[in-house]
Amino acid sequence: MFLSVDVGNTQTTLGLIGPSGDVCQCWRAQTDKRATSDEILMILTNFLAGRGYSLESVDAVAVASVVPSLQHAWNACLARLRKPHLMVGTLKEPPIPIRMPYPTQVGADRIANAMEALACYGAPVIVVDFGTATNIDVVAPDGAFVGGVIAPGIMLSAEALFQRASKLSSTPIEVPPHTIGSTSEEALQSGIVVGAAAMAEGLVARIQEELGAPGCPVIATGGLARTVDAVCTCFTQLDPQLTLRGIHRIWRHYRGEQG
Ligand SMILES: CC(C)(CO)[C@@H](O)C(=O)NCCC(=O)O
Ligand SMILES: [K+]
Repeated sequence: MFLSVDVGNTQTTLGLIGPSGDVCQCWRAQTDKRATSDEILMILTNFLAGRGYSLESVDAVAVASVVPSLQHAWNACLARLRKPHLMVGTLKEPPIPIRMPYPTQVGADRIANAMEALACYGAPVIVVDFGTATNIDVVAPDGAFVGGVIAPGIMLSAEALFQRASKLSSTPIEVPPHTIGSTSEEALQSGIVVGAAAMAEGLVARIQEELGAPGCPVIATGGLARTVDAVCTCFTQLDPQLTLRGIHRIWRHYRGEQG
């Protein structure tokens, strides 16, 4: 079994991937930006044990982290596991061509998204990832990752609004019955969920125009993709495991050179 780890700013997702390349088990943990390697190791051990696996069943591990403060703890944890491993964010050579002025700025999760989307759906392709940020990752017709969009995430912007507007309180992130909300809660759900869908539709249309690829595939991923997909017209595919599979694919890409 292979273990893919996506260390996001809010949550860390872990996926156990079998020989077929499919994610067969998936866990979510809060990302603790001050976690130690002992704590990370304990979480790994407990998660696996909870579903009848153990560290012995893991042959290799790859980690894509967008949280620099955890780089050291994860490196220490990987060293203690004594298994073949890879840190996606510290690669010298990117696994796909990156046509941007500062390729080392790009988040490891975005590289994994672009890599996996290209492999599964071909070029050009657009990924919309609803996480802490809502980011859009664009692969051009020639297969190069050319950039995209980074916007405030759904939860993040909703929480900021609840905090600053005294009369508004937290509401479940669900699709409202109408776009014209008739209660405060429905109006908020419209702004948050339908708003995210409309933003995705508008940005994707502009990106497709810039790419000269009006009908290209558009993949939705990330924790809130399913909710937005219910009211969004621009996605051709919902693929919640895209990032975890991409991390595995990057591993396979480098395996030859690693020996
Ligand atoms: C955009 C996020 C926060 C999405 O997780 C992450 O990929 C990140 O911190 N990226 C660095 C900036 C960039 O990708 O251009
Ligand atoms: K995540």
